[in-house]
Amino acid sequence: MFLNEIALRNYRNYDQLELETDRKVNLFIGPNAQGKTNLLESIFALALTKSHRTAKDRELIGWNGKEASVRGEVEKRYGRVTLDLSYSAQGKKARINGLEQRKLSGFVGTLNVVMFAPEDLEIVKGTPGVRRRFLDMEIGQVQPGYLHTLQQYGKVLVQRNNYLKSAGPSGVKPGLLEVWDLQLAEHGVRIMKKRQQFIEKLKTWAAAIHSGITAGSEELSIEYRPSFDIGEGEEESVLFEQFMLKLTQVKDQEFRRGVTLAGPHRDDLAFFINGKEAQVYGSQGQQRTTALSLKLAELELIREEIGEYPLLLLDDVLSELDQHRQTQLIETFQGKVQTFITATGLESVNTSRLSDAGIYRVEGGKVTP
Ligand SMILES: Nc1ncnc2c1ncn2[C@@H]1O[C@H](COP(=O)(O)OP(=O)(O)OP(=O)(O)O)[C@@H](O)[C@H]1O
Repeated sequence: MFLNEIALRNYRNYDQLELETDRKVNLFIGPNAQGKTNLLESIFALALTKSHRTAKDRELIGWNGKEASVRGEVEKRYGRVTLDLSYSAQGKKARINGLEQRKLSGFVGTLNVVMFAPEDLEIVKGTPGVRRRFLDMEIGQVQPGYLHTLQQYGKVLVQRNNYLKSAGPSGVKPGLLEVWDLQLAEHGVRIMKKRQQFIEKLKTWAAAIHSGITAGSEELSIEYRPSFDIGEGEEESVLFEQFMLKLTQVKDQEFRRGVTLAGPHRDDLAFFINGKEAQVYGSQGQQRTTALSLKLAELELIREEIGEYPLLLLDDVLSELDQHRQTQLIETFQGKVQTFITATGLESVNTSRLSDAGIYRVEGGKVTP
């Protein structure tokens, strides 16, 4: 798919912008704090109705106005659609071809994007919570029902934790806990199953891409680490029994500590480069390449799901990769995926491989070719 044009009004530091994009690569160059990330963020918002870096929509509204808007024309396999998104103190409104969408879920997924930003290094280096959020965002983008299950699970988890806390270390009224156990396991196994299936596909693509970017010198493998052992390819009913058994085993400890100790809220992922754990032994460059391989794998997973490539948004990442990795990265997506790249200067980008890219200068919320 392609984003043919994008228009911003009072979005962050853009008073007004109308930009026709290149169908291959768009390179946005400019000093710090000029609006490069803001522009990529607006494209991300057009896909997911929210920013990749803040949960507070009001931050997207330019300081000089009351409403921000993002409009884009998207060309998909089946035709063109116009997407409109506006943010104000009253909330956000989303329109497809001028028709207001009562539910944002009807809007999300019309445009698909994969964003890679410097903070994504945390997927490898950071806490398990960052990795779970990565999984959830990525699975949610292609399987809308997943986020609903996740919400249901979250609600049960809060209630179960409240119950454990109120019961105290001696575990009074344990009978009631079983009600929460059944619900926790029911939603929990669905999440774990989806994550397991997603990681299976992700690891195959990510390994191939990582090998490409590193010219075969690094072998990347990924391991799903759930909070208790589950077999590969087990039926949900079997996982459910395993979940219930685990809850019985940790029950005393849960009453003592007042929290739920088993379930997908304690899942993790581990990455290995040539057999060594990347979180522990990887260099900064290896960790960055690992995170990048995951994101590029996501391009393929989305294509498998929806039949066309999403957009690729690369925020300030090229300069962090050596020339060889940059070249390989560019070759992986060039010609297949419409890409938007930001950098502070052309000298940090290997432009020899980007001969027909659209190159723009970004300064003070203005974009000029
Ligand atoms: N709501 C807002 N209204 C107006 N300006 C804003 C708003 N939010 C952020 N800005 C301004 O946007 C600028 C930051 O833009 P952005 O994050 O896109 O920088 P950048 O060009 O990507 O820079 P870097 O190379 O440092 O990453 C800052 O000057 C900031 O003050």
